[in-house]
Amino acid sequence: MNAKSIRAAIVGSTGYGGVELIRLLQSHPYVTVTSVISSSSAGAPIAEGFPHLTEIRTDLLDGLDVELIRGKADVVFLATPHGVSMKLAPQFLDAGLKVIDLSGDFRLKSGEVYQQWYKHEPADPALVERAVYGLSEVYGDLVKQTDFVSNPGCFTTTSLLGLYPAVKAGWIDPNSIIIDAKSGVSGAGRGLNLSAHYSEINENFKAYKINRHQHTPEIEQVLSEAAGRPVVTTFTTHLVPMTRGIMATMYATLTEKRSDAELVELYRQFYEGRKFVRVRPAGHWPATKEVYGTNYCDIGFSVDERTGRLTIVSVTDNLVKGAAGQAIQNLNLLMDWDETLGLQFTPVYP
Ligand SMILES: NC(=O)C1=CN([C@@H]2O[C@H](COP(=O)(O)OP(=O)(O)OC[C@H]3O[C@@H](n4cnc5c(N)ncnc54)[C@H](OP(=O)(O)O)[C@@H]3O)[C@@H](O)[C@H]2O)C=CC1
Ligand SMILES: CC(=O)N[C@@H](CCC(=O)OP(=O)(O)O)C(=O)O
Repeated sequence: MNAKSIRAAIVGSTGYGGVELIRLLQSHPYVTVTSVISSSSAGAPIAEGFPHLTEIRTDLLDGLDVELIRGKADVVFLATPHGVSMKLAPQFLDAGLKVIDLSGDFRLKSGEVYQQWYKHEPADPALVERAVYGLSEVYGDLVKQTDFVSNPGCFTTTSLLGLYPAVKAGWIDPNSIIIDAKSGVSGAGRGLNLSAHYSEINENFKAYKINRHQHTPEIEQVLSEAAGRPVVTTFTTHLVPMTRGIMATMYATLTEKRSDAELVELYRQFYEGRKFVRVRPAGHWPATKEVYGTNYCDIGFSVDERTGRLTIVSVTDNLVKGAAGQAIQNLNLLMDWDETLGLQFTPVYP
């Protein structure tokens, strides 16, 4: 290995996050995917289940064998469910690999809070402490110094990128924030479940996990750090009949009178030099299609002078900036490469 060449393994390769990692990493100049791993289909060609990968991958899926992977890879992406990642991450770290985990297992610093929201025993506290929370535009400097990244949730990324600068600057009352978020169905993963059935979601629009979504404490953890005091939020998620995309529409009370133009300026300064956050001009709000298939997060604002409230609209592609794309962005940061490597796509439109 040299600084411009790294071998990557992907665990959970037959899930949406894993398959998206395979797609995106094809365009990465310094990364070679040397192992795609499946706990359920080892020995089968990946193109058997995913014919769109026929030209890309002719090899067979590896089994979940840490010793085997240790000989083949330098970094491992865990695109595995919560509860699974907490068992795998220590094995790969002990084997000397860098680990980027896409699950919720290492995001919450309090085991008690994890237990409360995920209804599952928390991971080893020492490992949770060691993991760097990879919201790239906010904690990129910490990501550069670690070998273990905990990638943020998709709703969380979309919401936090839209809220963080205003909370940090004290321009909005953090305890007044309401987040109204919508996701495409791929956010629920590839596994079968009733709410993803065609006739359940087609021409339908539903709220779910109201006041109990597992991304609530993750959002609050980061906003509390930004505000310098405990913050609680109201966070509501909805499922919409589309495949990819998240929109978070957020409302908060301004601490003093501000204009749209001031907000745009604050956010442009905060994200200066960070190519994946695109702040819209005043009066322009983003749509999910405008980031489709890319690592962009697009943000727009509207100050309501009548109510003294600010509305923020933030959009991402849940599988890219919300998962695989941000994971690769974090690998770029961790390797001290340009953070945009392998991620320079124009959105698919229409
Ligand atoms: N979908 C999204 O938009 C986002 C997902 N995430 C998180 O990323 C992770 C992956 O999500 P996603 O790809 O959508 O999920 P999927 O359900 O689509 O895929 C998860 C994969 O994990 C593997 N897996 C399941 N159980 C085990 C196990 N016991 N041991 C090893 N591997 C196992 C399976 O692959 P195989 O059978 O081949 O081993 C499965 O295909 C999850 O933690 C999710 O919460 C985060 C942000 C956004
Ligand atoms: C549409 C849908 O069901 N989305 C999932 C979020 C998936 C995800 O990002 O999960 P973790 O961040 O917790 O790993 C949900 O709302 O639970």
